[in-house]
Amino acid sequence: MRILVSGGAGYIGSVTSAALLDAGYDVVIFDNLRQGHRQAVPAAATFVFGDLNNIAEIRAAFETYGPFDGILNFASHTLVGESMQHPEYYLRDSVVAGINLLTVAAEHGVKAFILSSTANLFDDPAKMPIDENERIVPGSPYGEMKAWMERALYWYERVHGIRYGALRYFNACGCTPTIGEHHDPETHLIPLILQVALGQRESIAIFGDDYPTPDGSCVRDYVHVSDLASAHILTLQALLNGGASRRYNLGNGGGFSVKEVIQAVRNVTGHEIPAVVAPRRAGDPATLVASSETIRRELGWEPRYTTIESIIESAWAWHQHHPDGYSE
Ligand SMILES: NC(=O)c1ccc[n+]([C@@H]2O[C@H](COP(=O)([O-])OP(=O)(O)OC[C@H]3O[C@@H](n4cnc5c(N)ncnc54)[C@H](O)[C@@H]3O)[C@@H](O)[C@H]2O)c1
Ligand SMILES: O=c1ccn([C@@H]2O[C@H](COP(=O)(O)OP(=O)(O)O[C@H]3O[C@H](CO)[C@H](O)[C@H](O)[C@H]3O)[C@@H](O)[C@H]2O)c(=O)[nH]1
Repeated sequence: MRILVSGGAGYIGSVTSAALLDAGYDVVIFDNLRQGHRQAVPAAATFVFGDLNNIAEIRAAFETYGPFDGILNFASHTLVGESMQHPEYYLRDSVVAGINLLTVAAEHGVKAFILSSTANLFDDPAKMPIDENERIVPGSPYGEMKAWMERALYWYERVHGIRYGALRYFNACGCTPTIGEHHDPETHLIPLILQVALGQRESIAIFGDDYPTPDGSCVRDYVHVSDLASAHILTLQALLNGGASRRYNLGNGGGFSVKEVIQAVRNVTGHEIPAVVAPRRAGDPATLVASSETIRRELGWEPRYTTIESIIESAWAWHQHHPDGYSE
């Protein structure tokens, strides 16, 4: 089976590509390297440099490297905070990119498509943890873009018969021994705290300590990137076996505040990690914790990294070996 992974040079896409190869799939990665890294592409994958915003480049990739049995789309703009400053990157560029890919998928009769969706669909949840019945209230233009893409999937299934999985990751984190997290600029909490432990940054900012949470800082559900990869493979197998389209919320089911994550990094690294309270970041809801009961029940998904310490240990191991990420 041959799978196209767009955004496969990025953080979650490269780890998932490696897992797909281990599971016996052929993998073709399509990425414009705006954020991804050529070094993160597994050696056994075929790499195609291209931009989803250029439909001719997608068509060329299908003609040269297809046919594809399935598509995993990780490629988009990815930052809640940035989307509050540049909504056009999200509501225009990433939507066009996603629709271009779906359009070419339909032209080639692809039957299985998995979208990287997000917890940012749920800005005003009625209950915690958040299950798939929760009302969709995007928290930012980023979340709105993912909501639109989920609606697009609905229509591409009705019109073209493409079955889909919409996987709403909560906070992806952790590293494998060979693939790590490196964004430029880095905005994610755990790699930023690890930069303090590495002596590359003096302190970590806590974005707001006046949220309605037990210690006042935001609470998130941190799920290991390898566990996200296994969720993709289970979902892909279900779709390729003729299973129905599905939407899953993916997290560990436990929330940790920013302050608790900082303390866990102190415990793992032995570094004091100075922290300073800073203003809230626009677009951040107070608490986001997933219920992943549906994928556990339907596909038997079981995260292997169940503690925040084990996740941070995996990230600390990679960052110690790659203090400059992929830049070295
Ligand atoms: N990191 C998280 O916690 C998280 C949480 C929820 C959802 N997501 C979603 O998961 C996906 C992957 O996230 P990530 O953290 O691995 O991001 P990432 O930036 O590391 O990876 C995205 C990849 O897509 C590529 N890309 C972007 N636009 C492209 C385009 N137009 N054409 C071709 N390639 C393009 C980038 O170069 C990069 O390699 C994203 O869609 C993101 O919105 C991430
Ligand atoms: O220096 C920092 C960086 C982050 N935070 C806080 O730490 C938490 C986690 O922030 P990240 O930037 O690591 O992750 P996000 O929750 O903003 O975003 C992640 O989850 C989102 C869904 O909620 C999106 O899907 C997005 O793509 C993905 O990166 C947030 O409360 C944020 O305010 C800080 O306090 N200080």
